[in-house]
Amino acid sequence: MQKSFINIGKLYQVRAEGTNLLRGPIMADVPFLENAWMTVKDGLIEDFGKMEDFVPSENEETVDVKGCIITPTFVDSHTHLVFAQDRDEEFVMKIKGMDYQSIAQAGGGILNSAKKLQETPLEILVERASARLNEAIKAGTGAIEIKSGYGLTTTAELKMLKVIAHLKQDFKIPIKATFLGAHAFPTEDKERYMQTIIQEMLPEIFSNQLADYIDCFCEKGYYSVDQMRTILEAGQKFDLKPKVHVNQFNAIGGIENAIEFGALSVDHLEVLPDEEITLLKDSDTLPVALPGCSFYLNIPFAPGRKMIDNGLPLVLASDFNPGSAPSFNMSTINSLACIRMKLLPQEAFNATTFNAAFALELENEVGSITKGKRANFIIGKKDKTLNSISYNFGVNWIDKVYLNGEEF
Ligand SMILES: N=CN[C@@H](CCC(=O)O)C(=O)O
Ligand SMILES: [Zn+2]
Repeated sequence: MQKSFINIGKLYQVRAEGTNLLRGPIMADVPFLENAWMTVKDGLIEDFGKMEDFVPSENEETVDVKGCIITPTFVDSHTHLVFAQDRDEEFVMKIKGMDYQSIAQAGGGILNSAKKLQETPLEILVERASARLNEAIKAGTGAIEIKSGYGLTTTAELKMLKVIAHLKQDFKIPIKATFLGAHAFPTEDKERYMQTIIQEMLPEIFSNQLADYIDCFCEKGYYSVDQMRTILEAGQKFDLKPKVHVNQFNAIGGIENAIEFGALSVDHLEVLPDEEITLLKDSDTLPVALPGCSFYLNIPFAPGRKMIDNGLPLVLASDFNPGSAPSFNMSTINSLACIRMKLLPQEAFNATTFNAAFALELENEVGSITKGKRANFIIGKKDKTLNSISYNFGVNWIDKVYLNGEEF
């Protein structure tokens, strides 16, 4: 079934098939067609052009968008969307002056989420995660990565990955699953837990094809560089490419080592020395910044402006999780990147759509208005522009979300 969207005020992020990742200054450009049409067929973008050249096909449905903008949906390449419960009590502790590390030491943090998740049945987790994903899609997300890491036992980590497998079946957007057993140590006996990851979790995950990537929280008080290397080496044996948490609070060498392991991305980067910017520039590993986490924890923002000025292909994601970034709203991520990292709205938009698709190896499927890509797009409310996405922080600019050519 063919459908044409006509009278599109501006059709944003129009790119030719095979366009490369955007690095440095070209991130400031979001190509668009003014007064445009777009045709979708069998869930894919079939064609587009200027209204003056529009020729309706027989029997096709037309949707008049009356001058509103159309953009591709966002790609959220880093989330922890599966969890048992919010941690809003920690929000209050934080307001009263406690920081992330002291909240964790007081029984909050990742271990708190793990305890709750271990006690929660799979069906309930599916129900809660589905409700969140539903809202995230309504807020414009059309492809997503979801991590495990709140299980921290073999049973609970597998349960989390099975929840993600259910979401993959139930939702019509691309979803990538990342195994994050190495998120925290659930016991004093660190060596024993590492062996559980390597000898129990990974073989089981591999034989049931439950993960696309492997992750590790490389940070003082969590996983050392050596421990991360051991985990990534084990992941390699099961064909799991790394996407890792590094440089959130300290630069301890995670980036260099992740690059050596061919990591697809290094995520967080709030603390990023110049030498590590150079290392990233000379690598194929993508830098992913998470401004929602910086805002919520009141910690430094990753130097996004500097990364782009140094020619890096910046990606931005939500880091949606109950402890350090309780928002999946990718428009808010655009606002924070502009206001706090000094990105232009076009740069933030490219970092949450076109470049973000590469951070999930989905660049042939989503992230732009390109013939043959999925027809996952957003129709803006009247008079909204690309700038509105970042400028109107906290305001919903979205009228409708379409997935595979159908209204969501
Ligand atoms: N930094 C590590 N992991 C998460 C936070 C997890 C939590 O606090 O529950 C993050 O990416 O920010
Ligand atoms: Zn994270």
